[in-house]
Amino acid sequence: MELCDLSAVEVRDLLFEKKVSAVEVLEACLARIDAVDGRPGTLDPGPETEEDTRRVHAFITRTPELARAQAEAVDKKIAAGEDPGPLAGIPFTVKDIFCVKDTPSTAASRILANFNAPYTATAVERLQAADALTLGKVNLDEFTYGSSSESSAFQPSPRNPWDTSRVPGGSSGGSAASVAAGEAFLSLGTDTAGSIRQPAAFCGVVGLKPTYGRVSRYGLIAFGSSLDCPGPLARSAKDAALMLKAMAGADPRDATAATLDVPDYLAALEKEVKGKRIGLSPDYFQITFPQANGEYSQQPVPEEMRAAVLHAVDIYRALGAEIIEDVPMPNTRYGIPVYFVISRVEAASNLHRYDGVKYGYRTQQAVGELKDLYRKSRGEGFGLQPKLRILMGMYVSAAQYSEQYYRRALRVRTLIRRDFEEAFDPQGKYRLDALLTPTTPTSAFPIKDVYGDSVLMQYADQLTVPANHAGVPGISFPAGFGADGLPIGLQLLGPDYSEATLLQLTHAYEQASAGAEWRAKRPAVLEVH
Ligand SMILES: NC(=O)C[C@H](N)C(=O)O
Repeated sequence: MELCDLSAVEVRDLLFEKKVSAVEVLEACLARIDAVDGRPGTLDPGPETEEDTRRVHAFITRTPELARAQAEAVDKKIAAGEDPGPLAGIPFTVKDIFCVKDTPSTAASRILANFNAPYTATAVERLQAADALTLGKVNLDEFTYGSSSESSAFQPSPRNPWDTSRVPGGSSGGSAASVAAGEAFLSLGTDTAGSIRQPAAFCGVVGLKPTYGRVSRYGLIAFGSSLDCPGPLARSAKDAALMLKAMAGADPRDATAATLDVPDYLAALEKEVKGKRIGLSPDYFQITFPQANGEYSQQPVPEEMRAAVLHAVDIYRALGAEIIEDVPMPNTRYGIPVYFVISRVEAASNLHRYDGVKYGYRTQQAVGELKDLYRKSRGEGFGLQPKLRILMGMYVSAAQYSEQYYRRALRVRTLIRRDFEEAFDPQGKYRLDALLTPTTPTSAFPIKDVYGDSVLMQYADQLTVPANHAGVPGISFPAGFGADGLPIGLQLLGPDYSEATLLQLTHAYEQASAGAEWRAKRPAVLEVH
């Protein structure tokens, strides 16, 4: 096994025992990137080559010099007998929706292609302060609008390391792919409807969407400000725990960042599962697919996913958990329709700031009045997804329609939150510690298969989006492979600030399944190169 295939915790321990240096760890990741990643995404990629189709393409911008300087500083600290930070020497990637000082911060959009951020996002700053090594910025759907990473203005878009003819999911596709392929140990992603959990499921890694406000959004390029949650992608619950601990907590620069103490997530992993109440809901075993004729079909989740959930139930039962069946979550099915309205209104509002004046793309065409500059800059700078989302957001919040759409969606959002409150109420009928569900309605789909159908694409988030509406935390973790050879992800959802429990339950599942045959599988991209 190569250094870059170990867990972050293992590498950290080796480093503390002086068995490896931070520079060696970094070199292992850089060599892996060289071997599997292929060319980074760019605005004008030219035609796709055969070689492109076999590579991961996780990155937009690589920052090896920055990472090397950070690694050398860590090695110096250790040599001098100083205490290095909790993430010392661990290389990580950053979804290119976070600002990093003096580094292109593009949101995978032409409109920000030339934007070098003047400051660093709090989450990134804290990871760096913990002595993690910044490998660079990874690709995503434009402004995070999508579930496959294909809508990036920077092509080639990322591919799934388990099968490069498949998407890695999205919008944190580059994050999930870079972690799955061993290019990085950790990645910082964001989740507005499932954008951490869905790509984690598609790429066979752990992805945690924390409680809204647990991690500061300062320096995150905004999409849906009431929904966006930065969070970790990692190869195990332990690594995710380590990363979350380093970046969670109050931030005077983000008024919505919670002031609650950050627990020791690592210590919580070893707690007993005995007595935990884990729920199953029929509403998470039913999925909706939009049809070409505008109708919607309801069907059960694929048998393999149901079987994976039931297998996890056996594991938890054997560990002494109580399984509570038939927990009603009746408003789950409205998650996507409500999201279509709320997220578009927030997106349209947040996108107003891109005007071609202050920063970002400015049209080169001759312009008359100021409005003309706005129109042309925005028309040329935004791709299809931002344009669609602006149009819809403006429509459903317009004075004559907002009662019918926007305000109504807000009321249904409250009902979705209420489903969770009832399920988790410690004095209530169900008293759940967590709800166990599949993460996604399907496994990773072939490249170009869903892209172009924005409605179908959005439905990839149907099992993950309710947690964003409710603000509650959710984790996705790998639970084997389907007949198509692709990873299957399971999801645990919990009450506000229950990240420690979700990580603990994921860790328990990992321990119990450590000997399973599927755990030894390696992404196909590593076998080829
Ligand atoms: N950031 C997200 O969760 C994005 C979501 N997949 C969407 O298409 O809007």
